[in-house]
Amino acid sequence: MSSQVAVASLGGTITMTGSGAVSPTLGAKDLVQGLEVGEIATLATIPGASLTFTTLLDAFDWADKQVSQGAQGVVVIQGTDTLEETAYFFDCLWPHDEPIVVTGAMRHPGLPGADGPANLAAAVSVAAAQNSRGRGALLVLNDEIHAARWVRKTHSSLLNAFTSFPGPLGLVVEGAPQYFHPAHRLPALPRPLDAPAVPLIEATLDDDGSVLDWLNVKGAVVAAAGVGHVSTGMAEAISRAQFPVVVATRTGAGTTFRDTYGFTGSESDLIQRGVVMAGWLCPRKARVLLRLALGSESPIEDVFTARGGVF
Ligand SMILES: NC(=O)C[C@H](N)C(=O)O
Repeated sequence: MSSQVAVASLGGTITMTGSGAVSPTLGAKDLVQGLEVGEIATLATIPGASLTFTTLLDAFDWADKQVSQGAQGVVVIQGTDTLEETAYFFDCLWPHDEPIVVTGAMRHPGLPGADGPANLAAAVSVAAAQNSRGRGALLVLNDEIHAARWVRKTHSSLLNAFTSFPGPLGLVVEGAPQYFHPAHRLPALPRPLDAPAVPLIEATLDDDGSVLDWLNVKGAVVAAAGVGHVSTGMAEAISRAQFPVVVATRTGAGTTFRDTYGFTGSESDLIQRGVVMAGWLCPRKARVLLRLALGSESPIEDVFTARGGVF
């Protein structure tokens, strides 16, 4: 039992060594050297793109146990490619006031200016800080602290690859977090026993939506244009779909609307066809939430109404 910050690693660039084709080899113990932390675990050594909900549920259980046994916070290290989704996954399920902080690196340890050590030190300082409590899951990279529900990876290689539409929640300044907004979080969703996989489909120009007819799934997210618009063909395919369809905006920021436009394929037309609007959630976070909602007893509409707005 430790009252310090617990650290788990799942892999990612921060753990990747080797010349030529680098791949995950370092474990959590290698990474935390020089940092004051409590329990340490290497739960996986895989790239972010190969993480699964099963691995994340195991990581959630490990983190949950550490806090229940007295840890003051948890840091989860992983690949940045899917960090925005993992952060939101933890945010939806995390029941504690103690923070769970995800981090990673854009440059692997063999590169000049590797950012892993600084990101990890910053993440540990955020996880340990009293003013981080009650904020759910946080993403720390490049000395920025992002809220899980807003943050997205918006650049493939730069050190400042992560951005939030309204801006970061705070910054790590001289090793200590400072926040621009008071703490706020939503009640946790129940931990699902099963969270069925659902596809994310982007509506594009000259897109008849027929891909929806090929699916045998429990639900789907459509990344629609603008405030929630698809073609006439896709609107008709949505009506034919035998599964729930969640509509998010593909624009990268902003919310879906409810009733400004009335044309076929508009947001109000889609709502009449039975879709659930994702609101401010980007398509990837909407997909995480739909999977978790399908694994809960609550109606999907209620889950999205509770989590898709601003507060
Ligand atoms: N920067 C990174 O971490 C990318 C890496 N390939 C990953 O595991 O997601």
